Amino acid sequence: MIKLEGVTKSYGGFTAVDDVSFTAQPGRVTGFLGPNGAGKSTSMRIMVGLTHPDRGSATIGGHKYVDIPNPGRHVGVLLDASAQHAGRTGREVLAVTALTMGLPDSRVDEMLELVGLTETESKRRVRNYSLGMRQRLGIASAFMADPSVLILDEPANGLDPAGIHWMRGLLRSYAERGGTVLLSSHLLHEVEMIADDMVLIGRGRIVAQGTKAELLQTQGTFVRAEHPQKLAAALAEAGITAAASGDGLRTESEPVEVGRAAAAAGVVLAELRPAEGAGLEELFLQLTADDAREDINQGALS
Ligand SMILES: Nc1ncnc2c1ncn2[C@@H]1O[C@H](COP(=O)(O)OP(=O)(O)OP(=O)(O)O)[C@@H](O)[C@H]1O
Repeated sequence: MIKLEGVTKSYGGFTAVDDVSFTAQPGRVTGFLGPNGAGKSTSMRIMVGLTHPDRGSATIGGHKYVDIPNPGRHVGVLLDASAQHAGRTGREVLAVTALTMGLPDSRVDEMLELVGLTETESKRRVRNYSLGMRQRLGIASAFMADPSVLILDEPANGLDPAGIHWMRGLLRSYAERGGTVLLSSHLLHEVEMIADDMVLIGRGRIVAQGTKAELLQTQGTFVRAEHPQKLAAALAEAGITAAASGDGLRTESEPVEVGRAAAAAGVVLAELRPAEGAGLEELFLQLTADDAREDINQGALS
């Protein structure tokens, strides 16, 4: 189990990670989701002792990473796939990893097979690898010692749809054997496809967390009308609060109440349905939009 409690980290006056608490449970894939710059990598670096938090603690199986003897045998880590030694071949990178962990060289071939790197590819230098191949190599290193915990920063980056499908199967069967997986991503749909549990972070703070089923459950109603303004007026008249959502409106009320309000005002509806998962999607879009706006503002000032 990975556990973060009140983890906070500032750089100068800027708080990159702000009072972050969550757990990643054994037997489950936990998706750590947030826009660029939200604080995912910093949190993960704190988990593996590469960055010291100003406050709070991060433990793996009850211990700080730095206190675990030979941590690579218990915790598989992929933080930056492009940080691998570019001058070495893929096979050499894995051979060094095996040696460092005190594992037999036979593990190298097993891992190459696990991640689908061919014999020929394994003899090419890493500088000539595509990003997807580097990710596969990084995943091979992380799995090398058959650890009980995996911490993977954006492991799907650079993988094509077939690669993402493959990784999903790999992580799922690993979790089914009791492993703990924490993976980060800045793409909601990627996390939806892979994770059981989700932790959503924006500007260093946790904004939502729970099981995927809880977070994506049907919430309220999506409604679209021939004349949007008449619909908005009809809902307001019925005391139903609504917010713009795409080309329609989203409310916390049930579809039948929304339909009744529209019918009472003679408004013709083009669409009326449960707003499945829209809450999370909108929350995430809002986080992304806020950050994008901030970047633009900063760009304008600099
Ligand atoms: N060493 C550092 N010095 C100063 N600021 C830093 C440092 N490391 C991270 N930051 C800042 O902290 C914030 C969070 O960065 P972090 O890399 O953790 O985000 P992220 O969620 O992993 O984003 P991405 O998806 O872009 O990798 C960013 O604004 C980043 O610029």
